[in-house]
Amino acid sequence: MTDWNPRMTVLTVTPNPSLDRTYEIPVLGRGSVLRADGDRVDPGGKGVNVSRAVAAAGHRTVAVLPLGGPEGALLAQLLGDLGVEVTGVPVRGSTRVNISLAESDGTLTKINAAGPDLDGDESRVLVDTIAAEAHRHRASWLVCCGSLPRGLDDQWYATLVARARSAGVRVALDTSGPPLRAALAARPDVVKPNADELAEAVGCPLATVGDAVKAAEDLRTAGAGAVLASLGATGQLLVDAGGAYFATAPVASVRSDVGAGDASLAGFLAAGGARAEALVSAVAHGAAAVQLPGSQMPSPDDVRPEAVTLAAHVPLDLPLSHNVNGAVR
Ligand SMILES: O=P(O)(O)OC[C@@]1(O)O[C@H](CO)[C@@H](O)[C@@H]1O
Repeated sequence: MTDWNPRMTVLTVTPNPSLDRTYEIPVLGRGSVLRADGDRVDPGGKGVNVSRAVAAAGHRTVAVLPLGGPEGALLAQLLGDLGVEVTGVPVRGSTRVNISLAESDGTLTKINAAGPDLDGDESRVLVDTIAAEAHRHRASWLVCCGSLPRGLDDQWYATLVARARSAGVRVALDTSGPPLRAALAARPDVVKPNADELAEAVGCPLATVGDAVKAAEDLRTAGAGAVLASLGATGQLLVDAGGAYFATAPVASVRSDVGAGDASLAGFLAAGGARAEALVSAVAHGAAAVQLPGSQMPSPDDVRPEAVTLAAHVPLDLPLSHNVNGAVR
C-alpha cells in the first residue's frame, strides 16, 4: 500500500450521486426477461467512490452531496456503513439509481439516470456547504467529480474550482464535456479524463499514447496543472509541469471497470497527488478496482504497487486498446 499522508483530508463533491445497482447476467438478450445470477447495490457517483477508496484505506474523507427521497437516505446509510463521513444537502428530487448489466464475458451495459433537477436555492446551499466544509475540515484536496444534475449550468464547476483555489485548497476535477472545458480556465491542480473524455475535450480522436500526451498538453495549456488520463487496458498517463509519465499493471481478469477511474484518482491523491510515485499508486488502485465486482473500491490488501511498471520512456507509438464495449475508459 502506498504511503498516505496521515494529515490529509479529502473533501469530495458529487453533485449528482447515485445508488449503483449491478445485475450479473450470463448474456444480455434484448426484449427478454433476464434472470440475474447475482446483484448488488453500491453507493455511487464519482466523488462518492473517491471517498469510499480513501476511507477503505483508513484515512479521512468527507463526501458532500445532495440527497433526496428514500434513495438518498439509503445512499447516506450505505456510506455510513463504509465509514465515509457524509455532509448531505437535502433536495426535493430523489437521488438517482444507475443500473449496470454485467455479462459473463465482461461486457458491461450501464444506464445512468438523469437525477434530480436542482433549483437555484439548492444549488446555492450546495456551494455554500462545500465552502464551509472545506474550511471546517481544513481540506487538503477538494475533489469535484461526475456529471452535473439538471439545474446546474456548465459553469458550476468553474465557479467552485475558482473559489477553492482562491481559498488555497488544491482541486482535482473529474468531469467531461462543456463543464470540464469551462473549468479549465479556473486552473484545477489536476484533471482526470479517460481517453474518450480526453478526445472529446480536444475535439479529435486519439489513436496512440502519443496522441493522448498531445491532448493532455493542450488541457494544460488551457489551464489544468496536471492531467491524469486513464487509458483503459493500455495504461495510465500523467502529464504535469515536470513532463510525461506512463505506467501499466497486470490485470488477471476484468470483473467490472465501473469506478476504476475513481479508485485511481483516490490512489493518486493518496500518494501526494504529483509526479511518478502518485501515478504508480493510481495505476495500482485502478488495476485492483477492475478485478472487483460492481463498483467495489479496493482495500489496502487488494492494491499492489509493486506490480506496476513505470515506463522509462512514454511509449508514444503504442495504440490505445479498446475494451469489449468499444470504449477506452
Ligand atoms: O453520470 P456520471 O456522474 O458521469 O457518472 C456516474 C457513475 O457512472 O460514475 C461512477 C463510476 O465512475 C458510478 O458510481 C456512477 O454510476
